Amino acid sequence: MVRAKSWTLKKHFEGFPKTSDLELKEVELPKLKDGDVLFESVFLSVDPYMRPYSRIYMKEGDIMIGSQVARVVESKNPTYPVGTYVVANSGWTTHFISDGKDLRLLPSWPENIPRSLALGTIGMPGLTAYFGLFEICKIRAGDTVLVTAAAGAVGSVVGQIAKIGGCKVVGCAGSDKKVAYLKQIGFDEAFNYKTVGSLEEALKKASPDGYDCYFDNVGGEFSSIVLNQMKKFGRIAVCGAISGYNDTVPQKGPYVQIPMIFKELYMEGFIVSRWNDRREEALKILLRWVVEGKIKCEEHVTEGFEKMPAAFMGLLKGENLGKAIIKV
Ligand SMILES: NC(=O)C1=CN([C@@H]2O[C@H](COP(=O)(O)OP(=O)(O)OC[C@H]3O[C@@H](n4cnc5c(N)ncnc54)[C@H](OP(=O)(O)O)[C@@H]3O)[C@@H](O)[C@H]2O)C=CC1
Ligand SMILES: CCCCC/C=C\CC(=O)/C=C/C=C/C=C/[C@@H](O)CCCC(=O)O
Repeated sequence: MVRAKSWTLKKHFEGFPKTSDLELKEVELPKLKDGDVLFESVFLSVDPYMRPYSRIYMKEGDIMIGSQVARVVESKNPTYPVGTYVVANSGWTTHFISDGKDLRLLPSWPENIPRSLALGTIGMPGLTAYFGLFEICKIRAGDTVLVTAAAGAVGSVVGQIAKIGGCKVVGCAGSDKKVAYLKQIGFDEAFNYKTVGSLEEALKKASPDGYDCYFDNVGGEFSSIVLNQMKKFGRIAVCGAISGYNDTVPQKGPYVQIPMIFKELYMEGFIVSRWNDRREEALKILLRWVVEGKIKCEEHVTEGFEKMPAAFMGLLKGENLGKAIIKV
């Protein structure tokens, strides 16, 4: 018999998540029926969306939403023999039983590439960067692209894909260590938004002519300031608004209309799942870029399933450089 440990939402988050909002539970899993597969989670992901989505899609007592790279440990389903790796959406849990639906088999995976990247650069965050840049920002060689939360899972891939596409890339991040990392992976300009005296001046210094594209991961006041630094007909991909996910009272303006009209900007929000039908095609390209060394991947790995709440809170505080991953 296998006992599964799971982190459940004891109480909906109010403001910044607290350890006491989550509860670790243990249950004995039943025997497998025909068609069933028993998985153990090998790597789990913590992502910013879990904060707003928990309020919308979960009730108290549910297992926290999330995805993992998992390995088959017992199988009564010929599609998933023992040892097979998949990406699943089974939440914060060490073990789970699946009937084989809604799983994504890892494609042939090179020996030297960590499987955890299927939760990062070669997974949902990488796809977010890819589709946001090509489908919303519609990048062209010679564009100047600005990205926020630039040293994180999505932002670091945004910058590197934009460089592959022949763009000039400017990144903002919340520590000097992150800024040094951005320069190391090829960003043309990078600055620490927490320590520059004036965001407006820092943006102007990094690109005196302004920005063709803005890949917005943070929203809020920062993005209001960016709007005025866009070039005429600039394109803005509204990907995330992490600066407001823990707010109990929604942030107020300045509002977007005046710079949008004056600069004739294009701004579109998106959720990565819009392009699910092109997922495999894009993952192949991302995997190829990683294998060729055109995209470098950094991971912020927390060891131990018990530490998952701390890893989640750390992500929301900006402790991660690269993709935040939990190794069970
Ligand atoms: N639309 C979509 O389909 C998707 C959207 N997203 C969004 O993309 C964004 C980045 O996600 P992801 O790459 O996974 O996460 P990251 O790996 O970038 O981690 C989050 C980072 O956000 C930064 N941050 C935290 N609080 C603030 C704040 N108040 N102001 C500015 N920055 C802050 C921190 O970096 P720093 O130290 O630089 O502050 C932190 O490291 C999120 O907004 C997320 O919701 C992600 C996936 C899909
Ligand atoms: C109510 C406010 C909502 C604000 C926007 C919040 C979040 C944006 C965001 O971060 C969205 C992320 C969506 C992620 C979806 C993930 C799942 O499909 C799981 C993917 C797992 C996988 O296949 O790798």
